[in-house]
Amino acid sequence: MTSQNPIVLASAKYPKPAERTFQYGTAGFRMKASLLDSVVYRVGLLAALRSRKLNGQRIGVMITASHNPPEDNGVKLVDPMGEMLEGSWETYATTLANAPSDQALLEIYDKLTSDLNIKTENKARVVFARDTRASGPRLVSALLAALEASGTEYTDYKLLTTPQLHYITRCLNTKSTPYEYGEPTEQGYYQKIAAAFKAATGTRKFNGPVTVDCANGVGGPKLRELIKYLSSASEGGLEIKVVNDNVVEPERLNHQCGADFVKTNQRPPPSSHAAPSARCASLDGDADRLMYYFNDSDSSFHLLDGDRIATLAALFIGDLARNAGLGEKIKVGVVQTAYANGASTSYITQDLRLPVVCTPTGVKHLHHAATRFDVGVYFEANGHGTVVFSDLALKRIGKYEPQSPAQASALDTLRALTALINQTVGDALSDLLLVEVILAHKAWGPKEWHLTYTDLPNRLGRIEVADRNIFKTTDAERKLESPPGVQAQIDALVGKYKNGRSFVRASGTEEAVRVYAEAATRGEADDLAAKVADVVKRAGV
Ligand SMILES: CC(=O)N[C@H]1[C@@H](OP(=O)(O)O)O[C@H](CO)[C@@H](O)[C@@H]1O
Ligand SMILES: [Mg+2]
Repeated sequence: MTSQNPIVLASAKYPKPAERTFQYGTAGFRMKASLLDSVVYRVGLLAALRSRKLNGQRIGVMITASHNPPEDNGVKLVDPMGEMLEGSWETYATTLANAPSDQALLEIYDKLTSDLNIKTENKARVVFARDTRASGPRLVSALLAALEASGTEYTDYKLLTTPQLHYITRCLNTKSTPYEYGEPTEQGYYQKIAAAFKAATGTRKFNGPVTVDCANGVGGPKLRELIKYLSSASEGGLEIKVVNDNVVEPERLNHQCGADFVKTNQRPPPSSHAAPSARCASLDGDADRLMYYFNDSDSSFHLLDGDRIATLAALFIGDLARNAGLGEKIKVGVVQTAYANGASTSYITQDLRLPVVCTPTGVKHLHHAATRFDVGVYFEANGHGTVVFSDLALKRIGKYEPQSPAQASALDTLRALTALINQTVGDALSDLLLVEVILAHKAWGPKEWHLTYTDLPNRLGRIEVADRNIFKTTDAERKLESPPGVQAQIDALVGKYKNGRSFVRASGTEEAVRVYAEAATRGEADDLAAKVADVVKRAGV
């Protein structure tokens, strides 16, 4: 009798809010935590299906809402190699989440099982973790109910950063293969990164400490843990000052601090008292985004965002490959979105002479495009990104016999970077150490880094309209194809500004439309943004 089915029985405890329609968005499901129990339960079922479909490979489930306010939460799935869930499965997630009743849910679950030829006798294995939000433990119970009901083996990794769960998922699925990624534990993560950081740094010196604002999220305790594995400043290691790491009061999460605050407000967290030219960095709530910034001697604030991290990494890795004698064999490329500052794109193509690809927003798109290069550097302007090395590049870097001491030294550093960089997903802790290694090698402070190019003044706005879905884009989100006529109005405005560029797209994570504009001066960028916003408001009513 179907009413006795464990999936139906457990589902009754996590009823779907009737009037709600859910969507697996840019970064999974994300909303007020109070609305999320049924979604998490159903995501648990999907994780079971995905694992069975892939012959029992581990699937990761991360419960987090990243930079969103403390009362929000979210859930997303991690594929076996530590990548984001394959695109076609997002639709199944959405369908399951919207099943109107427990019985309908079971029918969709069974239909997916047969449509996707999933062998029910296969094992299902899931690993999961959460950030520090107060709603996390409650949502974990909903997830557990689904894993039990679907006969899934699971491991609860408790509190982790999102990238740590991605790392562990890949380690588990590559264990005892030629592609073994590392020890599938939190400790293994720290050991791997710390050893690689030491090797990549070599004898270089750090120019003073770096202060890291942890957004009062899971990155705080995890960074403190990582520090235990690194050489101390007295041993010549990097001094890391941890601030905003209060996870005891969950309401402080992302409040007046963190990577999103810094990027959106273009100013340091109010609690920051950094000395001139001191290196400061901010993580977001689940520690997959990183922002750097500093105050100049005249107190002017400078942001070193994802574009800056991408250009720094591309410059350094390109030089290392050449110096190691692999310049011809390893092609470095950069992947950005339309939100990348136009000056960064010109710097990459004209100064670094590297190819740039532009993809739609969302790291899954960038990651995918980056894997087409031997070494693909990808970052969103908001600080989410990493570097991926192709199997061929890894093989070449691993096998190459250096022809001189200089080549040997560059090769050693390059090899260390392949282990330091989390290749599964953007990882603020790993990216932080990557930036520190590069600055130490170049003997650069934030000022020298900032001098590599001059950002075009820009403005990112957010407009609430009746229905954001009428705004449909093409050309990697750089042009609107609907509503009709709106793009022509934007083009006409852009044409009036020196170095003007502007585009409009519906957010994938919020009920809003985003307007981006840049131009030669601050006044012109603001003006262009305001005028384009007016066009959007008129079109959106
Ligand atoms: C302009 C912007 O920063 N957009 C963010 C934001 O997406 P939207 O689709 O723009 O809401 O959240 C995404 C998930 O964190 C992130 O990948 C993306 O970069
Ligand atoms: Mg995040």
